[in-house]
Amino acid sequence: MSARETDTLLTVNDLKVHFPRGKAGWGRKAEVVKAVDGVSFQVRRGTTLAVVGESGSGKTTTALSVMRLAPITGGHVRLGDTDLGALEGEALRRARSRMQIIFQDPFSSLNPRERAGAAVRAPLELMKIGTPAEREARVAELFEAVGLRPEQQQLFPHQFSGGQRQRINIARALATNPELVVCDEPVSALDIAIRAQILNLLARLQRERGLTYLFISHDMAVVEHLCDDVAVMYLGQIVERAPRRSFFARPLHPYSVALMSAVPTVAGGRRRAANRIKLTGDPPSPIDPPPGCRFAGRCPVAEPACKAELPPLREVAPDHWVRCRRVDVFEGQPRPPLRLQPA
Ligand SMILES: Nc1ncnc2c1ncn2[C@@H]1O[C@H](COP(=O)(O)OP(=O)(O)OP(=O)(O)O)[C@@H](O)[C@H]1O
Repeated sequence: MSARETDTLLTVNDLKVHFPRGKAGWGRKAEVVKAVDGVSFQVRRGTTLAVVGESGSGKTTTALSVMRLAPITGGHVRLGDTDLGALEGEALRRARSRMQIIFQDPFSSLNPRERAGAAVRAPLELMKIGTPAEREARVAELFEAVGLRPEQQQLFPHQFSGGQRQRINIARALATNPELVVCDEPVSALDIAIRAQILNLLARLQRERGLTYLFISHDMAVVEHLCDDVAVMYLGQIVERAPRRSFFARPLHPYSVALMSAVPTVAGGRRRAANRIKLTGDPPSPIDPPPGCRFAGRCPVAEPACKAELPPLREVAPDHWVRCRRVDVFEGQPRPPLRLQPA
């Protein structure tokens, strides 16, 4: 096993989350929404894996099923050596204290009638961690760690700004000293000016506490700022997975290139766009996904075979995986399809 593998905290293997929709009738099968359809990845301890993709690609469902908040209908999710899908009752409760989630909307995730200090203390009470005095000390330490003042423990959520409310959520998520923190679009509801502060806070807390993040986002600029590795999802599947540097230097899947071409980059003192691909049309339905590559219907370089057969996720460079039959490897270097190369 390589050092990368031995240091893995979260392992997701062929995860499927299928939701039944409607009822079966005469000659008609019940419909199934394949929100997540065979997703595999690993997250190393102390690092951040960003999961990116358009709305509806299955990012949040992946995050929720890792937390056991959405049903795991196939495959495995392991935290360290613990198979989360197999746990129930007290064992699941204990495993849950090892992972926490921070949601997008910092207001609706707080109880408007609960003071900030009590909100941060609540997970400790729920998990029966520490004496009352130890809980007080822990809440005080967490308030300081996220940049809130001690007296702000007495305030209610509406007395805070959006950024401060997300700080409360972060403090609450860290209360049980989790190993894994799932961040589901944690800054997208915040003012642009506040986003960098919260991202910097998350980065500092990760360094100081050795946290592991599964970071869900549709914003490539945020992802580039924070992550170590990237996984790109399209219609319930991962189409590309790579270390950040390798991905941002050269995204290979046509869908990744399209996502990146929406992000302006600064090069040579001038703003310029990456290779341009304009996405047109909508993704197919997750109820009856097409048999071949799920992106083929929108892909500018698709050929007939792309629509017939689902390509496997292939390793085309160290730790750089891509699910596209049009990407080839020439003299050891992965090459995107010709039309996607920069002019
Ligand atoms: N409980 C559910 N029942 C049925 N379908 C669901 C359920 N939850 C999610 N879906 C469907 O699964 C697909 C993936 O949704 P998901 O919210 O995971 O995507 P996402 O990439 O996180 O999008 P967004 O960024 O908009 O949250 C969508 O088609 C969605 O409608």
